[in-house]
Amino acid sequence: MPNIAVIGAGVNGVASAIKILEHYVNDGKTPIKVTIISEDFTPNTTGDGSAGLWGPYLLGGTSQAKVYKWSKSMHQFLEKIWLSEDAGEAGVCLLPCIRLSTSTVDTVEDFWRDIVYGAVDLSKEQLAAYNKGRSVKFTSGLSFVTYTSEPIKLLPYLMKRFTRNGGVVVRKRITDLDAFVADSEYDVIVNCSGLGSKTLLNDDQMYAVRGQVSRVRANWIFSAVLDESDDGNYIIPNVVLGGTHQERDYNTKVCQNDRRMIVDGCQRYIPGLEHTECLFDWVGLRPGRTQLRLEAERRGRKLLIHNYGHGGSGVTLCWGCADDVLNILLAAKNGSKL
Ligand SMILES: Cc1cc2nc3c(=O)[nH]c(=O)nc-3n(C[C@H](O)[C@H](O)[C@H](O)COP(=O)(O)OP(=O)(O)OC[C@H]3O[C@@H](n4cnc5c(N)ncnc54)[C@H](O)[C@@H]3O)c2cc1C
Ligand SMILES: O=C(O)C(=O)CO
Repeated sequence: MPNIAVIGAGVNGVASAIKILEHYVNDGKTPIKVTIISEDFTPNTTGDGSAGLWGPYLLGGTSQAKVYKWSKSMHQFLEKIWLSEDAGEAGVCLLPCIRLSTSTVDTVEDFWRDIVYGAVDLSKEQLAAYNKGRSVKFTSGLSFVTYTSEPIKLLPYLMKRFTRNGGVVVRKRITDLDAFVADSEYDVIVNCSGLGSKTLLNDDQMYAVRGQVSRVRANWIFSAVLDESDDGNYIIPNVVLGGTHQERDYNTKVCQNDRRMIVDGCQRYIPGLEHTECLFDWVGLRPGRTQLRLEAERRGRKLLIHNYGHGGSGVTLCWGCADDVLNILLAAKNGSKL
């Protein structure tokens, strides 16, 4: 019966660990052993400062078909939690959302419009309202209803589910992945180290996408607005004002110029934000990559599964990517390679 380790306790590591623990049935008798090994845990992972809005974002060249599959699985998972008694604890909220685009090539990235509820294109008049005073005009907008699942609540909820089902947790930094795979007691290692994979694997396709946000007290805002253009701002209950996405910028300190851009930019959409109290500013380094890496490699008789590079969509994709981590594991088992 395989002994499985998941490196990383961000949304992707925890989702993958839960999927395996709950769905990898060995002989049906002996419970499987799954261990999350991580240097940091919530509230110190990349997702913890984000609003956790559902929506594919900053995914490089990752195939749309895969993003559709993975993000749909997460939307269905959030719907299940929303309709359960756990929504409050898990930080899941259903809210209206408007996404705006200045692209002259295509409309809002809406290959996923049938996943969300009630997607409708904004009319010319509605777009005009958002274009008032703008030099670069929005060319399209999509209005729909979707979920937020704030990792600062989702992660503790999922970690509790993991440990309650017998999952093991070890706080440790892996410095040499090859040695860890070769010498550790684990038969399967799932690498969900996010940006950590850049050093762990010397992966030069990985790069930080710096994100700074400001969190304000505005309990009268119940809907999200996102400007998808390059220096686009967003307002996401409750309430995160965004937001920068500076590629290859590893500065984790709050920058006052960025703060100005964020606050002034968001006030253009909702002028009432001028009267809100700023609670704190936060910076996170998104695990950017030319494309998300979800694949396996054999290391002798062991299996190493990679699941990292989720850019600005780790919360949106984590449950669907965990499905494929499990599928890889089951295929290896059925091929009796484990
Ligand atoms: C400002 C901002 C806003 C965002 N908003 C959203 C949003 O609304 N919706 C959305 O879907 N996404 C959003 N994101 C993106 C999302 O936060 C990330 O894609 C996601 O958190 C990545 O999760 P992960 O588990 O892959 O990596 P991480 O959360 O980075 O976790 C990696 C884990 O691996 C561990 N680790 C790394 N290296 C090692 C090592 N060598 N040894 C042991 N452990 C190691 C770390 O300690 C950590 O626990 C946002 C990001 C930012 C910065
Ligand atoms: O800032 C990000 O990465 C987002 O996904 C905002 O929704």
